[in-house]
Amino acid sequence: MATITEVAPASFVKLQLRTAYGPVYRDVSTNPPRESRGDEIPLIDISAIYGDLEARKKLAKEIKHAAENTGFFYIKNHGIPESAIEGALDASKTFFAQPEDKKLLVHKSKGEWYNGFSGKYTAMASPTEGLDYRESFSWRYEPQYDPDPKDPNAVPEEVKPYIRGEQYVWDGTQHLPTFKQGCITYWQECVKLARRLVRIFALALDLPETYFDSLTTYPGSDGVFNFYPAMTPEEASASTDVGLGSHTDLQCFTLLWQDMSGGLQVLNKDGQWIKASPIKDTFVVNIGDYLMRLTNDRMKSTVHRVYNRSTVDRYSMPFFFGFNFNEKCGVLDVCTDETNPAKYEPISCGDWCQLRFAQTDQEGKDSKVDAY
Ligand SMILES: O=C(O)CCC(=O)C(=O)O
Ligand SMILES: [Fe+2]
Repeated sequence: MATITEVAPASFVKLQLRTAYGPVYRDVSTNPPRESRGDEIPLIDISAIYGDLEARKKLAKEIKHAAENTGFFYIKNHGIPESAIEGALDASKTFFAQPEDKKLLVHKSKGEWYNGFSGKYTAMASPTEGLDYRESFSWRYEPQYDPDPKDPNAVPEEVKPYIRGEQYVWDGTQHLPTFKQGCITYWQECVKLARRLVRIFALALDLPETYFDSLTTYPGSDGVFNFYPAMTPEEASASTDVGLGSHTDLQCFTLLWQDMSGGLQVLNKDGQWIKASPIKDTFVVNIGDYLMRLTNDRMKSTVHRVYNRSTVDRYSMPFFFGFNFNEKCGVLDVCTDETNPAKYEPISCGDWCQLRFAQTDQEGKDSKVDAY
């Protein structure tokens, strides 16, 4: 009897992705990336977030639609002051312009929780795409900087082991006089906006607006600066690099500021890369794995990557937002019924992230580079 072997159609290639449970594969079209359409990555005016309840409910409908469709959308009138963005961008440019030995003062190997500097060609988000060309600097939640003031000495016992911020990132950047302030001011604005947005997500799920409030008192809130250095024209045409390989984000949602150089691409349902090209004065928002899990896959955490072989420097500043890392949450009741039972066990956002990091760390050790 003949054996039937499943093969992908000729115009598709297999892409390997890392997940908390090990590698998964997607068929990806070899067609060149195309511009996205407004029905795929909509531009949503979120000024209603600062308006009355009726306006917020209307906004929630728009966001729900985008979250359940591609899981990516742009936001405008977001309320993050231009000065906070400029301050962070200045901090980022100043940091990455330093000689390597200064950046190594805050290398991520100095900490426990993946804070600090990571150099180019030291990580590989997707094993199919090779080493990542980006450099990055990360910092995480510390109660003393929470814009909703917190007494650092009164952090609940169960939360303490899940605080991920580490002091060495500030100690090792003290010689840059406005660096820390640039990071923290931007981060605080992101935390404030994310706490408002999480209420819109509650409304989008037909829950009381404040439903998630108690889960975001010490939230997962990772600030990151990404830097994709310019290549010479020769390097750019010879390059086989990916800026940042294909991946999904881990927490509830990401607020991404990107400069105007371009390179962000999103994998749509048909396996086609579509460009999330920069739009001035907007952020890109995308759903992360944890929110997809809580909503029983109703909201979509979508694969994306940065692919730019550019002769100008590219900077981006993602902010990853999730629930308090200690709170164990299961699939929301509103997302299940008799014919659609919960697909996932309860887990905390902190443990969920750790699962992927532990997995990718191991893969990283096996392949002699850090995985993402
Ligand atoms: O640099 C970008 O535009 C995207 C970065 C990203 O996807 C990430 O850091 O997770
Ligand atoms: Fe990402």
